[in-house]
Amino acid sequence: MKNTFILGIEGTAWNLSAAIVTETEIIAEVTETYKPEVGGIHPREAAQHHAKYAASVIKRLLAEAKEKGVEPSDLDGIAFSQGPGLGPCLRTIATAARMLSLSLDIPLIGVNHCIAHIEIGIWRTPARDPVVLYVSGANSQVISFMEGRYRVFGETLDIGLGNALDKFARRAGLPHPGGPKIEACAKDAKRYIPLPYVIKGMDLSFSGLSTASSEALKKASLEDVCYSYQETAFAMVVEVAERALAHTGKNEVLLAGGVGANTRLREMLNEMCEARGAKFYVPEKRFMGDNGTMIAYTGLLMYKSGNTLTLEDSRVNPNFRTDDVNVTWIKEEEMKKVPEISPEAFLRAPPGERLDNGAEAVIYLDEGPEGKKVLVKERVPKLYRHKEIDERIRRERNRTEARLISEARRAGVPTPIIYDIEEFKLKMQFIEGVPIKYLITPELSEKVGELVGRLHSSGIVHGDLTTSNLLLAGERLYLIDFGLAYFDKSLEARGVDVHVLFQTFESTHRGHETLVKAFEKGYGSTFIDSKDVLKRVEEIKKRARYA
Ligand SMILES: C[C@@H](O)[C@H](NC(=O)OP(=O)(O)OC[C@H]1O[C@@H](n2cnc3c(N)ncnc32)[C@H](O)[C@@H]1O)C(=O)O
Ligand SMILES: Nc1ncnc2c1ncn2[C@@H]1O[C@H](COP(=O)(O)OP(=O)(O)OP(=O)(O)O)[C@@H](O)[C@H]1O
Ligand SMILES: [Fe+2]
Repeated sequence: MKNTFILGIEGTAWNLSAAIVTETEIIAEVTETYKPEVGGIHPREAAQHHAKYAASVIKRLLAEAKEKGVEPSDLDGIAFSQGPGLGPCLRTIATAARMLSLSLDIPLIGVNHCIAHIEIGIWRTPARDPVVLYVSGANSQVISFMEGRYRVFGETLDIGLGNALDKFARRAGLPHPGGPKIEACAKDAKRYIPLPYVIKGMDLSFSGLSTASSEALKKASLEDVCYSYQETAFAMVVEVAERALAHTGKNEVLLAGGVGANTRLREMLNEMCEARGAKFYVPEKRFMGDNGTMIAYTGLLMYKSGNTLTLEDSRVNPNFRTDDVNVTWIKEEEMKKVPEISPEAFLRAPPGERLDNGAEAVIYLDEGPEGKKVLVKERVPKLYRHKEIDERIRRERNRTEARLISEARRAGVPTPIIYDIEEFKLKMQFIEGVPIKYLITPELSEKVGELVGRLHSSGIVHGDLTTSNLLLAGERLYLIDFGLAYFDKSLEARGVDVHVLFQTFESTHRGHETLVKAFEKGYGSTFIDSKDVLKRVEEIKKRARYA
């Protein structure tokens, strides 16, 4: 069988890079990097850079390919980064791609840049069906494949981790790109400085951390702040990856994106995976940041599954989302089936046996007074994160959970009764129920809406609304896991709460639109400000991350 040859062009931001690949081989790759003289990336300057070098990069690429016996006439398609990325940069490389496609009379292939970061990792490592932690300049997402799409389980609510690092570095007087410089500085640190740690369900936020870090520079050494920034930010993304593992039941983690070059981040992910018995994969360093090979290779997968573009459809999309892409090249039946835990298994567990390996805690049953079953939730140490962060988080969340689980019950939301509180351990009523992720229906979703409406009316935000954290026992729906809950009556906090839930609907449940509609109905029936919050949810969803 003849090999397929695809030429791919990357140029979404700072790196102009083109490559030619086959199914099994990288024929050639040529790169020209834009380096801003001052400050960060200027979109128009970067685009001018790409325009200036596009022709010479392609010429050099074709010359290198020729040396290996590959002629332009051997090419089967031209792939390019169609988005997401900086508009002016995207348009420049799309023009180059169109010209090549027209002159060689071969199809155009529009590649989603984020998915290319994933596919190159799957190509270059033994990972097959991983949870992907994609952390780059503009993006920070936790992604996994399900039913024809790469689903986003969680993502940054403000800026990407790389951009956050770069911005902080600039304020600290370090040159662009800041990520590697922060990593180097952190090595000489003497101590950890406490910084804000913010996650919402599987979503992340880096703005509070960045502001606090810049403030901290006034009182502490650059080395100490860099170190503390890394320890905090990386603990957040690793925790979110662990939550996605727990939620999906998958057992591989793949690291992708430019920030993935960081040694400390790799070490932490590796430790997390080891502790859970999951496999950790990361491709060679040259494939972590933006590169032409990942575009060519993803283009090849798309080409072979008939996924090419007409000229009219080749317009770039600066906000192209990972979950917008119909993944034509993965056959569902070839994916490893995630073992489904039977709903009954939750009810049959004997005392002492571990019920669940949640992301945060181990859960087991114990004998309570009068032979009653009592559930113990023990927040065990996470060795991947700094001891100070680890203890602070576990202590705070344990305390928060005990307090707010009871507050919520007073507001009319069924929750387990707390029997006993230790520093890192709670004993509570065992709800003989099943997480609704196994049985969600529109009727149930409406009930969830009613319950969340009551919670929000009382001023409480849950902070981790997923279908794993709602249990159905008989007719009754219980809300559990209040470790991330807090009091907040703002539209934003409530909006993010609902957004997190909708994201679980979309990433893990079929027919999510119906579930959303049903939720909205229930939510409106118990919460007077529901309309405003739902409007905010729309806004949060649409928030452009490439401004
Ligand atoms: C849309 C596209 O243009 C964008 N690309 C991008 O952000 O470039 P990428 O090569 O994946 O990542 C660059 C980021 O990766 C960070 N970075 C590189 N080496 C690092 C290191 N050792 N430690 C921490 N961050 C590092 C840089 O500081 C920079 O913020 C993206 O993938 O979001
Ligand atoms: N009171 C309870 N009664 C019955 N089952 C429970 C109870 N509390 C927890 N569980 C079971 O244990 C699982 C994990 O609990 P929980 O969500 O509190 O832990 P976690 O470590 O915070 O999980 P994660 O962070 O992954 O959401 C729940 O999904 C549920 O199946
Ligand atoms: Fe990238």
